[in-house]
Amino acid sequence: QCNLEGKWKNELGSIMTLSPLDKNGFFTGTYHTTVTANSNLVTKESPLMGNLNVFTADTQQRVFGFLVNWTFSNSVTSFVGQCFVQKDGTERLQTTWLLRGSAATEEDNWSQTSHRVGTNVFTRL
Ligand SMILES: O=C(O)CCCC[C@@H]1SC[C@H]2[C@@H]1NC(=O)N2C(=O)OCc1ccccc1
Repeated sequence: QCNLEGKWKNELGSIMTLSPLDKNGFFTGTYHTTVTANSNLVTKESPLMGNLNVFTADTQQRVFGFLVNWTFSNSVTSFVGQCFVQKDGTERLQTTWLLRGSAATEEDNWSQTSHRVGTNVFTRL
């Protein structure tokens, strides 16, 4: 269990589809969100790439990270997380994300509007 491959959804209803992992734990995928910061943005699928930690012998506690490259805005979101298997066998991806938008100037670079942090939980679709 806790094989990352397949379809996942989070509490916002976004759908993430992850490819099989290669022997180094690398994977690709797509992220489909319906959440837009401004209404005139049409959300489309965005590509992602990620990597599972393959160096630990503990196959049930592996951590991972991935980066979503938003196709409809000049921004990226990195997710880091871990998969947990519940008592009833269901799997949950507990993640923390960091969103980076573009800043007009280096002075603006510190501004809260260009980066945000949060958490998301994903369950199998
Ligand atoms: O579906 C989920 O699970 C979570 C929601 C993810 C929505 C992402 S956040 C970046 C991009 C996408 N929607 C949107 O309006 N974006 C956008 O406008 O980015 C520009 C931006 C950058 C930084 C701060 C605000 C907006």
